[in-house]
Amino acid sequence: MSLEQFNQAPAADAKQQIAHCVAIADWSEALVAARPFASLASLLTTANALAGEWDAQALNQALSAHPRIGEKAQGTGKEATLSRGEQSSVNADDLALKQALQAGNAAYEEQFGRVFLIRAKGRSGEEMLSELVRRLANDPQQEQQEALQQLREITLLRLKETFA
Ligand SMILES: NC(=O)NC1=NC(=O)NC1=O
Repeated sequence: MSLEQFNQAPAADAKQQIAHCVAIADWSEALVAARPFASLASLLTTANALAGEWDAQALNQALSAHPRIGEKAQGTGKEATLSRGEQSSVNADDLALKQALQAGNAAYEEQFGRVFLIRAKGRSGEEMLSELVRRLANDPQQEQQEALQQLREITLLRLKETFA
């Protein structure tokens, strides 16, 4: 979709066009309400600023649309398709890595009470596993900030792709 189409579309259609970026309706609504955008750069700047307001509640809301790292997203929806693509670097044939990620995810969920979230695009399975291990040493506050930063990165990457 072009920026022009996004600027001109009825609000409901514009919202629908960016819903796959993150499962936080307030964010999509606020971004649509901020139209028209003079450039893609200004759209991304506003999107990032709005994402900077996210808190624990927003994080938990968004996690419903993000399968665990190492688990192939099920379903045919746009989010599932995007997740599979983002996580394609995880070598599904590497059983040891798969098992290590499963154990790491379980430990993370036990410790922080939510799914481990990381911007998977551009990262190998091994890099994500080492990030998971590193972040297990975070205190809850630190980890919430890291998880929110990863959610912003995933969201902005998806938004950029929408207008690419
Ligand atoms: N638990 C996750 O981190 N999931 C994901 N990270 C991504 O970049 N895409 C996902 O689905």
